[in-house]
Amino acid sequence: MKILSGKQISEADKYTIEHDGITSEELMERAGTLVFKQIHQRLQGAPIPIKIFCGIGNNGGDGLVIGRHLIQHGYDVKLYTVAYSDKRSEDFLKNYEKIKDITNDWPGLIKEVDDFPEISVGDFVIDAIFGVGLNRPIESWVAKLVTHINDSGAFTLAVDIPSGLFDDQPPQGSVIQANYTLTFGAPKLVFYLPDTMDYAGEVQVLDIGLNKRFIAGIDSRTYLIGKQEAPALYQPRNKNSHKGDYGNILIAGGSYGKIGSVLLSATAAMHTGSGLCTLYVPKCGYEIIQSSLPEAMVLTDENEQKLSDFPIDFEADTIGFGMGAGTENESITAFEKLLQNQKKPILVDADGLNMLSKKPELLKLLPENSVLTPHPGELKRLIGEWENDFEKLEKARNFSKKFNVILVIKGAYTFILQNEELFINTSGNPGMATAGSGDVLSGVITSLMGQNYQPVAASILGVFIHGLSGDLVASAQGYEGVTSGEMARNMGKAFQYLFQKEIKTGGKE
Ligand SMILES: NC(=O)C1=CN([C@@H]2O[C@H](COP(=O)(O)OP(=O)(O)OC[C@H]3O[C@@H](n4cnc5c(N)ncnc54)[C@H](O)[C@@H]3O)[C@@H](O)[C@H]2O)[C@@H](O)CC1
Ligand SMILES: Nc1ncnc2c1ncn2[C@@H]1O[C@H](COP(=O)(O)OP(=O)(O)O)[C@@H](O)[C@H]1O
Ligand SMILES: [K+]
Repeated sequence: MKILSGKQISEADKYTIEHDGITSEELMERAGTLVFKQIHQRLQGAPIPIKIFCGIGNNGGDGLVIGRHLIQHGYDVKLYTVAYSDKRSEDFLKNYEKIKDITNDWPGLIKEVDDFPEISVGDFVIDAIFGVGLNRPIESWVAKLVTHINDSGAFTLAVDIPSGLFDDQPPQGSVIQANYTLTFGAPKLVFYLPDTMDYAGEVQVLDIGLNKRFIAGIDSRTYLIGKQEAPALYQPRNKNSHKGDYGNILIAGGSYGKIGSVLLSATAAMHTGSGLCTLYVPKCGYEIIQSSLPEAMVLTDENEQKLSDFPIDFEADTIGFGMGAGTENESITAFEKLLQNQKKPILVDADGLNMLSKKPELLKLLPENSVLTPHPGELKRLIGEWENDFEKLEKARNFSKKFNVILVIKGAYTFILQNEELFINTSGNPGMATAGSGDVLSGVITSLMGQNYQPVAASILGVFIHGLSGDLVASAQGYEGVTSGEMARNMGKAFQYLFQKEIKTGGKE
């Protein structure tokens, strides 16, 4: 699904009104009704006090539509107008009039702090103060109202976007801390960035019937990857095939005390369908790997404890390098030797990335379309500090362009970035915040690259499947029970789940 900016959504809104024979009032009615239906489905008529805070623009208009339907269905609703100026949008006014027809209880007018209603922790708050029309930080008493709502501890549903959050820049003032966001037309980038994702809580996109052809034509290269998108990347296996068709990969890394990392990568690679998998490790890893993973082959370095050389005559389809390798000079020399002899894209993870940061001249040697999989700490070492997520994305994009590589920025939502394109993964869960989880991911992506997936497709599908495996393990054992070894061993099941409708993707889509 495309991620769109507020401006792009407004354009789609305008186009739909002009071409699809629908008025802006009808579109607002549709949007508000969809929100009402979601609430009604969950509350099932429960007598919970609902407090709706409506701004005076179209977001506020949505709030009035939602309120009207809730009142008509017998809910205990109190509407408030947050009158931050004397202007009112046209559709707000039309819906304000309609409230008169169904209740004598006019919306309460809030113009200053003294007008704030009490909000109990058991109330259900609907935030329809500002939508994507926000063009400056929320200030004065409206900012205090936002804090008042946040401090109440009441469950808060944001309409379209939590008030105070910009869709295309970091927040500056007060922002509604929502538990749930029902957003219109398309997801917005800020819902997935580490600095701002917590404001939105769980996000659901409502299809309000914006013109599909127009949306398809919008130039957005940012996509959300979920269960609709990922299966299309899968390459089915042929009946008429043999192990040579599914890649001969090399996983290189490990050091004394950290052989587990490459073992996890290789285990994941085998369960992702690799035809042949060889590990290249220091001598101390030999017995550990041979006895733990008999499916894999092992080549050993001369050095007992760390990599010091690289077997350049080994012909692998692709290489996954760096997990648990340490950053000793000898090991950097080994990496340099690899890079000088490798033309096809490789994957670099963990200490491989730290080696690139330690010796940046190696970056130029990376084969085109190689995949780098940093977590935020490794990314910082590669591209430098950033002030906010937007600056981070810009720096990462420049880095990807400069060195012709794909960046897989790991996190609660993992970002896969190549040039102007950005893919945001939605599978996975907090149980995956556990040692070795990243090693598993590097094995999965290396395996797919070895199976002839284009590096960017291998990264997108690999990250999604990796998260799916984490979701499968979590659904069986709870978040705390997730281990990376279990994730590696469940990769095959994750492929099966890719094509089943009821996949639970961490509830984040
Ligand atoms: N397809 C769509 O885009 C649809 C949009 N709708 C709703 O319309 C919303 C956008 O509505 P509007 O453009 O009227 O804007 P908002 O309702 O988000 O904001 C209202 C106005 O407040 C002013 N303002 C902005 N920042 C302020 C600040 N910090 N302090 C005081 N005033 C400020 C601006 O002049 C803005 O136009 C969407 O978020 C959505 O909820 C829906 O009604 C239906 C369809
Ligand atoms: N809260 C979370 N939700 C979803 N995925 C997560 C979460 N925390 C971590 N992950 C995933 O787990 C992996 C952790 O990788 P990394 O930090 O490299 O771990 P390690 O170095 O222990 O292998 C990444 O793929 C990341 O996306
Ligand atoms: K809002």
